[in-house]
Amino acid sequence: MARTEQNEIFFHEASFIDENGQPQTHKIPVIQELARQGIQHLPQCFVRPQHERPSPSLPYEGPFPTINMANLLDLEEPVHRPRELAKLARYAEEWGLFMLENHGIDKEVVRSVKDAVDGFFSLGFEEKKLSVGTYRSVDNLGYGRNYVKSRGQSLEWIDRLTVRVAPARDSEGLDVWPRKPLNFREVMEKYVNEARRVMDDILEALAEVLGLERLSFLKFFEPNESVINMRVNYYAPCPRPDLVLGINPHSDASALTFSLQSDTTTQGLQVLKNNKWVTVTWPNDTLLVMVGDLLEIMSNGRAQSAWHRVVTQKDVERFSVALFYNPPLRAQIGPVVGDGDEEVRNELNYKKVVVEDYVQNYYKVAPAKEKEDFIAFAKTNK
Ligand SMILES: O=C(O)CCC(=O)C(=O)O
Ligand SMILES: [Fe+2]
Repeated sequence: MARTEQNEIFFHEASFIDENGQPQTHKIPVIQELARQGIQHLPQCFVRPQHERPSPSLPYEGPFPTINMANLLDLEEPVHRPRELAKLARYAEEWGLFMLENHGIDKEVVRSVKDAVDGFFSLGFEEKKLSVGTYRSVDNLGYGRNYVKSRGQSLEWIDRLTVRVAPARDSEGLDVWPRKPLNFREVMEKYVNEARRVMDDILEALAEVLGLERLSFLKFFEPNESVINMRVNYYAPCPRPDLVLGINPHSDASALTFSLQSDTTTQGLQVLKNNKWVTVTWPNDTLLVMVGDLLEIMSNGRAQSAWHRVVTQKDVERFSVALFYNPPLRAQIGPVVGDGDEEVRNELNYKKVVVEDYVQNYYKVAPAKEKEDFIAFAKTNK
């Protein structure tokens, strides 16, 4: 390990297969440690070429898309429901994401998730490594950093912790759950159970408002087999936010993504809307729901996955906890067509794909320049 005069530099080790099929290991600075050491100069490996740098983004003029979950579920006195359903369809199609208020997840549960993440990231680097295994599979599980593909690419200003929460058996025998703080796993599993319930409700409501049978999307999500990966994205304060990205532009290879962020007053996530990057604002007690590529496919494009990226801040640390909800890896998914909708059946924009094949192709393609680079894998040739 290299040493500077006063400070030790810590690295994540990222493995990848190079263009010649050779396994390579790349050492990548741990950004949290760079920030702890108070670096003033951004290491060159993080500097983006001019055209990739984040130009200032505008807060959205007008109310940011928000769904009131209590209204959406208002089955007893369904006065607000039709309006909320209409909003759901519109946001899913026009934005691919929305904030969720009155989501029904207890504030204490959300608080405990943030505390557990704080607890883990307040450990020293070596302690974190001892507390959880590093990435050991193509799933990128464990504590480490974002997927890296070549030595030359601009690095994202991020450290990460990824755990497959469901199905629980997939993580058995793998060293992926942090042992510190002690309640980390318990807290996350409780939150994920609640989040799954909310996501299932959204999938049902979306099918309903699109005129499909209520379980049209949910039927792909066999409860004991469907997958939820939890990814904690940690962005340390960055000396030059104007030159870097926290995460490259991308859509998620999930059906739905469900996120919280450390502190609702911080910003970082941006979504492309009408060809402009718009900053996602995060009112108190709200959570975020994003349409991923797989739901775009299932809905034949009536829900559109969000093309998004993350920018960093100078003096502010931020983290997000993203849950990626997917059908079982071996499941075949495809566009759902309503009974009697023969016209649509003959006009499908997407084809059937096996979830695992879609995800594998996604990682092969990443980092993508534009959304089409990912989703083309599931498009029909029309
Ligand atoms: O940090 C965020 O808010 C977004 C993270 C994200 O896009 C991801 O984990 O896929
Ligand atoms: Fe994402």
